[in-house]
Amino acid sequence: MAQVQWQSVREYEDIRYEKCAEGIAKITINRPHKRNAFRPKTVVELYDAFCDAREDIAIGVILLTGAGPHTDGRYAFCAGGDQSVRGAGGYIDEEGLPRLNVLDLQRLIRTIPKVVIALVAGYAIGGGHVLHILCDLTIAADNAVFGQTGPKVGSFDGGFGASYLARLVGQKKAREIWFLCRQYGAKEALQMGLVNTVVPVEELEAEGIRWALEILEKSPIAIRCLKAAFNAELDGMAGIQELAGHATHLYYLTEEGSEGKQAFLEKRSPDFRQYPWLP
Ligand SMILES: CC(C)(COP(=O)(O)OP(=O)(O)OC[C@H]1O[C@@H](n2cnc3c(N)ncnc32)[C@H](O)[C@@H]1OP(=O)(O)O)[C@@H](O)C(=O)NCCC(=O)NCCSC(=O)c1cc(O)c2ccccc2c1O
Repeated sequence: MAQVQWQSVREYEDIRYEKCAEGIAKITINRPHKRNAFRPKTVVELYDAFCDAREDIAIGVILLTGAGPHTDGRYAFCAGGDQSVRGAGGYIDEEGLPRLNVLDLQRLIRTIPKVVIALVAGYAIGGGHVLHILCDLTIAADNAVFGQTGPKVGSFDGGFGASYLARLVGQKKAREIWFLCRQYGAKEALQMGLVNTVVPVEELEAEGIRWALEILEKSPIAIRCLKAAFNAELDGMAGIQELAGHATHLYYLTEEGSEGKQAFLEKRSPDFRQYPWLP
C-alpha cells in the first residue's frame, strides 16, 4: 500500500499540514508562486506543525515537501529565504522585526525524535537546500535540482548548511557547492550521497509513504536512540545532551530508576542492592 488518506490537521496560510491513520504526518510548504521560498511566517507555521507532530505519539515519520507544480509547470521543494522580505539583519516579519528563524526550525528537525523525510521535486535551493540536508532522509524526484546560492545573493549558512553538508558529500564537494553556486540534478545528487534515492516525479509521494511505512514497522525507541546517536557524533555537547536525554528516559522506565524516586517519596533509604551490576 503506497496510498494513504490524508486528513488536514489545522489551517495555515503558508503551509499545509496533514496526517494519516498509519502514523505519518505530511508538511507541505505552500508558496509555489515563490518556488516555495519561506518568509518568517512560513517558518513559524512549519515550526508549529513540527511541534504538533513531535507531541503526537501516533506519528513516527514526518514527510516534508513543497507544493507544486506551479501554474508555469515548474516544481520546487523550497527556494530558501524569501528575498523580497529580506531587510537589514534578516527576513522582516509582520511586526517589522528581522528574523533568521529558520535556524530554530533546523534544530527542531535535527532533534525531533522521529524520522523526517524530505520529498524533493524541483528546486531545493539556498535555505531550502539546507532544509533537505537537515532531514534524516531525502527522496528526490527525477526533476530535482539542488544547490546553494548564498555567495551569489549575499548570504551564507555556515552552520549545518556548511558543516553537515561537508559530512554528507565530503569537504571538497561541499566547498565546490558553496563557492561556485552551481546547480546539480538528481542523479548527480545521488552519486555524491546528498540524497537516498531518485524516483519519477509522479512516484515521489508514494515512494515517501513506502519508506515511511517500512520505518513505522520498526522499534520507536531504537529509531529515536539511533537518530540521537548519529547526531551526537557531530553535534558536540548538544548532541550528547540529546542522546543522554534518551538514556535518562529509558532509565526512568526501569524499576531500578523508580526505586530512587519511590524511596525519596516514602522517606526511606533506596534499596539498590536488589539490582545487578550486569557485565
Ligand atoms: C529557485 C530558482 C533557481 C528557480 O528559477 P526559475 O527560473 O525556475 O524561477 P524564477 O526565478 O522565475 O522564480 C519564479 C518566481 O519565484 C520567485 N522566487 C524564487 N525564489 C525566491 C526567493 N528565494 N525569494 C523570493 N522570491 C523567489 C521569483 O522571484 C519569481 O517570482 P515572479 O514574481 O518574478 O514570477 C530561482 O528562483 C532562484 O535562484 N531563487 C533564489 C534562490 C535564493 O537565492 N534563495 C535565497 C538563499 S539565502 C537563504 O535562503 C537563507 C535563508 C535564511 O533564513 C538563512 C538564515 C541564516 C543563515 C543563512 C540563511 C540563508 O542563506
